Amino acid sequence: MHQNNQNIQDEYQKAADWLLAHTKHRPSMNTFGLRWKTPARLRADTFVLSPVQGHAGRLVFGELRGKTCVCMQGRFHMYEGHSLCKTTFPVRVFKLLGVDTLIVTNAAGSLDDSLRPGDIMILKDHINFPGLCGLNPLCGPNLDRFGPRFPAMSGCYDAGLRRIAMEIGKQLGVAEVMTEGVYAMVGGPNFESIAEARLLHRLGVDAVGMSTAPEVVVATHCGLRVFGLSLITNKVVKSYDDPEAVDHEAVLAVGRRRAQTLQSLVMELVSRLDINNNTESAVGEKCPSVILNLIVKSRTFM
Ligand SMILES: O=P(O)(O)O[C@H]1O[C@H](CO)[C@@H](O)[C@H]1O
Ligand code: HPA
Repeated sequence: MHQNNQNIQDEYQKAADWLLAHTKHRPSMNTFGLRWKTPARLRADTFVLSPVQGHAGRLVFGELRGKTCVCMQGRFHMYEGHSLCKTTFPVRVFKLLGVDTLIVTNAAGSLDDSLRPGDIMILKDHINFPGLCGLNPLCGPNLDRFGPRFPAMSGCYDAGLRRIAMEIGKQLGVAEVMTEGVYAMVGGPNFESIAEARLLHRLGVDAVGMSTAPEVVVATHCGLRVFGLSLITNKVVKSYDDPEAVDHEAVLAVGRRRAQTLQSLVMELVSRLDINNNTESAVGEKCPSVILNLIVKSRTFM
């Protein structure tokens, strides 16, 4: 095996072992308004260091509606200068912890005029622009332990979970602000020029952001079931006559406004997940029942 391959596999394993060792004794707490039973908050500085304003950069273990979850508040972005290996590092660690399902959320700008700020777009598919250009976390020697060299990406957003989410939306009375669509990842950190926005729109993109695709690619590669949603935080300007310009503060403000709805939606989805509790983790220890990974941002769930 390639030496670097062995090194990186050791890093995933070390992180997973460390986390398992540190989640056994959990102080009682309640975080981001979600109801956690016997949770422990871990300041996992070793790999949750996202300095983006509005991201808490925390990893939280706890029980959510009877399912044990590990929740990542914040993420690494490529535009921060992180390698794609680092951006997606937590996903493989969670896999080693015994995680079965990845719920990934993001903030995104809408290209489709019917999507307004505050709307929720369930990801049906994505266009991974950096990936199409060779900036793909799976580049390099394949780690066979996790998955195949050439993984399929069709169907990477689980159809069953998408259907359940739409049903939950109806129950919560928010169906009219929910839709399915195609997310595109661009490199960022600048927002799109008008010509770029028009290009994305023509290509069939409904919403655009600067994250998510690498995590989803790695999760799909290692066999995780994936559910994704975008909170539409702004319209992407497509007209030279439109004086509006997006800014990060506005993005955060919409996140705060929709926090409660997203929280209810995710919690209900978690409660309906059919996961085999008490799965054995890949490191041979009993996981605290099932671990579900939510990649969420504090700005959304605070
Ligand atoms: O994709 P997330 O991390 O939700 O954040 C989105 O919001 C930030 C821009 O305001 C960018 O990081 C973009 O990707
Ligand atoms: O308009 C946007 N473009 C790219 N990323 C984003 N993240 C939130 N809004 C946007």
